Amino acid sequence: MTVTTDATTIPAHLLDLDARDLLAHKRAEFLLPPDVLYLDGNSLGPLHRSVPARLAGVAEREWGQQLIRSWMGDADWMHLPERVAAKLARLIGAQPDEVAVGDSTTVNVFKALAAALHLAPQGRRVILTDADNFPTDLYVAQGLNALLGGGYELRRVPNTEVADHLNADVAVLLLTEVDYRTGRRLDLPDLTARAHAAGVLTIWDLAHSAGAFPVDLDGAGADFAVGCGYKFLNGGPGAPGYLYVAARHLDRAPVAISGWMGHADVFEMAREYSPAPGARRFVPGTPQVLGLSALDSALDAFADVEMADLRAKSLSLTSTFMALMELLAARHPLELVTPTEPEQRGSQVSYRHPDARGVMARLTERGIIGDFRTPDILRFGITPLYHSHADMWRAVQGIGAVLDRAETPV
Ligand SMILES: Cc1ncc(COP(=O)(O)O)c(C=O)c1O
Ligand SMILES: Nc1ccccc1C(=O)C[C@H](N)C(=O)O
Repeated sequence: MTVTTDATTIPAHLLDLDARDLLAHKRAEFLLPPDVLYLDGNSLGPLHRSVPARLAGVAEREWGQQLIRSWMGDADWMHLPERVAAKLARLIGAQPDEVAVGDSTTVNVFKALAAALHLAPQGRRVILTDADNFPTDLYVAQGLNALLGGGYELRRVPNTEVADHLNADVAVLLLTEVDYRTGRRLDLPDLTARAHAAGVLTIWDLAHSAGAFPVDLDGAGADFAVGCGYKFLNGGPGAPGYLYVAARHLDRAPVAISGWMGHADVFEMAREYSPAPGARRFVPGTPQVLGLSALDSALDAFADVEMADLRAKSLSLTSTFMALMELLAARHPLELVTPTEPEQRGSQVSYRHPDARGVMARLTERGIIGDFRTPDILRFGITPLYHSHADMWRAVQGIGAVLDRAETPV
């Protein structure tokens, strides 16, 4: 497979944009196989080059030599969740003690929803969500409702109509900011304000937001949020997820999984639960040290990055990609499903194609790795930390070659 294109064929204006790219130096920080054009960082971010040495150090020194002493002492594994939370907080517009890092996103949806339902005004029985929300968010709501006796209704509406369904029946609004299929980005501040005006609490799933563009949870007055560590944050396969709880809710939000590691004094081994200060109370069990260490290291990629620059580059890349793909759409059955309005999209571009599954399989064979999503979506994740405008050109050349071949009668 080859994804290389003769540099002279890349349009000059794209090379010019790359020459002025403020983030161009970040690419070298990632291990990106030379024969692959990776457009799937929204499923699994690539390896940040700092991670292997960090993991080796944790394994050989902290675990191998220091053994149990690493829970305290220099390694201080006990407070690793807080250290990672501090790095993550900046990316999502939170205070460090509003963020609990650990567990999967799925488990964090459970914790957030359990807390939000408890805090919601009495008598409200509707959990309002996007009909096409990511399955785990829907399933957790179904499961928690069953656990609570089935008295809630999970009301699923198209994400463009959510605002019309905010009323006095609704307890909680559970939304993913960027739709994993279409890449549509909802207006988080506006929907949060509308929800609050209707007395509704909000839970935002930031799986496809954090690390892709700036998020300002505190600024929006959000209530709860969750997200994944392994997508745009590049924390590695199965990296810990996170939970955000607004400071104003921390002392009233019930801790559904009240574990010993979220206790105010872990080694006192008290018989009664007493929550730790801040969001640490939502880290119920032993922190996942290996995964947290990889995420901690990977998050350093953002240390010298202005999130506004990241967003500007992401939009430039996605616009470029869409414009180049338009030429292909003229001769192939590709239907753009990602909004063209910049503020309405995240950092991915998706198309419907009648044979999306087959097309993505052939692209992957060529080393152009994106995602197929049911029923007919070709999804391309675009990451401003390591993509260039030239990559957009190469990707579209490759996609064109695959589509042309598939549709040329032999
Ligand atoms: C919006 C969204 N929420 C949640 C998840 C996954 O959660 P978990 O890490 O628990 O598998 C994903 C992707 O896997 C996702 O896209
Ligand atoms: N965690 C995974 C494990 C295996 C394969 C994909 C995933 C994803 O994360 C999919 C992603 N949430 C998506 O938006 O499609």
